[in-house]
Amino acid sequence: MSVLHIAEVTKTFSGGTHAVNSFSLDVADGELVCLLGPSGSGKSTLLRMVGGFEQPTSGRITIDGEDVTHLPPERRPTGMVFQSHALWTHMNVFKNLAFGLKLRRMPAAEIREKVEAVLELVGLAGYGDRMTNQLSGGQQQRVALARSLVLEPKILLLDEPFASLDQHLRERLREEVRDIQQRLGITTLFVTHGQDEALSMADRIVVMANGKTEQIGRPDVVYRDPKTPFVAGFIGTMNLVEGEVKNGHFARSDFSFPLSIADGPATLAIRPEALDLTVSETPKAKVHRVTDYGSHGLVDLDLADGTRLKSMVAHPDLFRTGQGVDLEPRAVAAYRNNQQIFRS
Ligand SMILES: Nc1ncnc2c1ncn2[C@@H]1O[C@H](COP(=O)(O)OP(=O)(O)OP(=O)(O)O)[C@@H](O)[C@H]1O
Repeated sequence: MSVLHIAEVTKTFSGGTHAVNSFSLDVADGELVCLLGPSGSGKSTLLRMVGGFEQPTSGRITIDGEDVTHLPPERRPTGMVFQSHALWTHMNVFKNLAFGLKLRRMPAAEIREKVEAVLELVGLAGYGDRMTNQLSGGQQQRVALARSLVLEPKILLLDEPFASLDQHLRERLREEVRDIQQRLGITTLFVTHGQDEALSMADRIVVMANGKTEQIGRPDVVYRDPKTPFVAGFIGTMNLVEGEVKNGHFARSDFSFPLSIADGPATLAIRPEALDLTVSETPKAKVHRVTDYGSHGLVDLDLADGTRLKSMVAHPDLFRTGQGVDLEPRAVAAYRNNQQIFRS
């Protein structure tokens, strides 16, 4: 059942920026949906409208059937965690968490019980007396999450909550937050421009560009079957090759490939792991660089016209810079006029 319903929401800022453009989305109970897109695609503005920190120019937002479009943040059943933790530095951790519950006039004993339970949940049991500026960045972000969770919102809104943390910590917190979200079964909308974050955490991903949805789907589906060249280029590493189809063959420079679609221009999308290389006497490309990652290798190669492609190889030691190679795509998608028209 859908808990959050966003219907044709548009946000135009004064000055004319169309940050969000007739955007619609339904989020099911307990689902974690990631809004993924490049900087400026409207993700934060959309999230802020769900949280009540920004007013839509038009459209409607309902939560559990109630129209919240024009309600202030404090009257919405949402909890938002921002990129910067925005904790109260003059209060200790306990008081940061207890504050919202006190406003609700909850009895002290109940507040203590709830705060301690949430601190335990985010891995900070026993940290109640610490001042927030005596905590590491990761711990501060856990407190920010706990401060939202303790109010038991129906919907958790996370705006790039790990952006300021280092890679290692980010990966750990990602797993922890996903784990907590699933244990609580809390409906969550998560903004990120990191595809790894989206692919590893989300039940569904909404890929956004220019304030609009490019594609919505399960992470594996969006990765395997991008519906537009934008999504193909944005999620994971992808070779996007512009070329011409003639008599059942796609061609770009010396690289040609049988493709049974109508004649005309086309963009081919080939994952590096789906592009096989062989050393050849009649090469179609030249090896530019070989990178050995231990578990696999990545070969950068150039077509005669300078188009750069990437191929993932199991044995990087077989290739070296300057070598001529032949290419064999195992799986491709083809796009024309921004639409997918072929997939193998
Ligand atoms: N308060 C504002 N006034 C005017 N324009 C704004 C305002 N907030 C955002 N914008 C513009 O709206 C567009 C969308 O911004 P938004 O922050 O939602 O994008 P984003 O996808 O979250 O980007 P990022 O990943 O960089 O945070 C941008 O062009 C931005 O400059």
